[in-house]
Amino acid sequence: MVGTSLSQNVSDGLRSVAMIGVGTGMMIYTSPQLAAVSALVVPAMAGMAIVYGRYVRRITKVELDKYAEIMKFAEERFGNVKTVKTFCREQQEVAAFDGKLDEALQIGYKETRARAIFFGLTGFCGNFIIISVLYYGGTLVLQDSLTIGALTAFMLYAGYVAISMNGLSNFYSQLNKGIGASERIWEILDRECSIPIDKGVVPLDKPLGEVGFQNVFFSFPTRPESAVLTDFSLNLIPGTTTAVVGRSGSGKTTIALLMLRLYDPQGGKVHLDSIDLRTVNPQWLRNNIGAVSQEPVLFSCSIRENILYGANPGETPSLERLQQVVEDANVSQFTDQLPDGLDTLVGQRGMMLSGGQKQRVAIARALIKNPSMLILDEATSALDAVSENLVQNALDNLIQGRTVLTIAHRLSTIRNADQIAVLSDGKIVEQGRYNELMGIQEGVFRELVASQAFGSRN
Ligand SMILES: Nc1ncnc2c1ncn2[C@@H]1O[C@H](COP(=O)(O)OP(=O)(O)OP(=O)(O)O)[C@@H](O)[C@H]1O
Repeated sequence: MVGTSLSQNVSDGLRSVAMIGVGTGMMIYTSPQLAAVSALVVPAMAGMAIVYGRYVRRITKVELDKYAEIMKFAEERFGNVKTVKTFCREQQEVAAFDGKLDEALQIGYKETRARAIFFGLTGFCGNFIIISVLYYGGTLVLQDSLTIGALTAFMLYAGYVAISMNGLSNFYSQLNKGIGASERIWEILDRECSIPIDKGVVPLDKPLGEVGFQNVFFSFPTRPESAVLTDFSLNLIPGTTTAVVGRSGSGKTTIALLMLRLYDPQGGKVHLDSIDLRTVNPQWLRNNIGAVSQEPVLFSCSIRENILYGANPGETPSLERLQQVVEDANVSQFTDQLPDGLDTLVGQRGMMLSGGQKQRVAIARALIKNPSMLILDEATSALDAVSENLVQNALDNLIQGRTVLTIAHRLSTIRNADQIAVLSDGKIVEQGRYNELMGIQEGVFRELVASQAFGSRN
């Protein structure tokens, strides 16, 4: 459809150019003086076309940006409709959406106004030429410098040229709208991915899982001025569990993001089995890490499909493996009660499951590929006491033999960790086993445990 209208526009434009060329040639041939009079209007029209073309390109970009903003707004509000209802914000949201639509409408009006002025002026120029030619041609006829037949023929050619000019203006307008719209697309296409997914070394063997952060400096690209990690160093020993604790916003999740190579640090380095992560193929790396995030996101499909989503691309886990993972993550405990079992649909973003059920599905999804490294970012945070115990027991078994990075607030989840690293001001300030850290008088960990925010959740 787009291709058809594009080719039609282009062929209309080319036809108009050809007709203008032929018509102008015939006008010059019939009466060079009258052709010279007609040409007087060309600079004015060219000037208008340039100004209008620039304006249309700019306003089309603004218009498309506004549409994108409206779509984003609608998607976010519809996606979080429960929150909107909980806060009784329906009317405000409708009003805000109306406001945005109105802004888009105003931009549309501006574009239409510019189009009307441009087409009005080009039409005026065309009529002005016809009147000028009639007047000057009439004078030439009276002076016997031109025959009535030649004037009539000239008028006919001028008419063809005027019609073609109108067609060309239309094409020009569409062309500039297209250029304005495509500028956005080129901008997006030209953006280079800072961490290309399919580049870098792919080691032949499965990683041992020795992860090291060496004097890492990191700030998010959107906030380069506020450093999250400053001179951060930590070693994750293969087959052991390291828990990172710290105040909210201290950068615990950021460590997981660096380990997954979703970002590269600005200073220092992160390495896996002595290989700098900057040189490693991100896809290979992520295929070897299972991750359960703070707020698990499920897709709108069945529980089974959500769990299998965690398998490495191109691999289909066996039914036994799936059943094993479902048992280990305690997913079967609630799917057995559901009429469709594992084939139960979870709804958009998993909204038809409870927080704890979603978390267990997310744990099963992380484990299905049998990764050698696990990142558990508050993996048990959404579970009630009973499910937390069940899942924690399952996790205790599943973490055997894997390098685990646990980001936790709850003492119950880190008491058995092989080492606990306390993050403060972007670096590790204390490190050791639970009892060792509790033994440090006025230590940060002790303070964290004692503090209400930390202690109250145990
Ligand atoms: N995508 C992002 N862009 C910019 N800043 C970010 C981004 N993500 C996190 N931050 C900021 O980085 C800092 C560290 O965030 P992080 O999520 O690592 O903290 P955290 O210790 O895991 O917190 P919590 O325990 O509350 O989950 C915070 O100040 C946060 O506001």
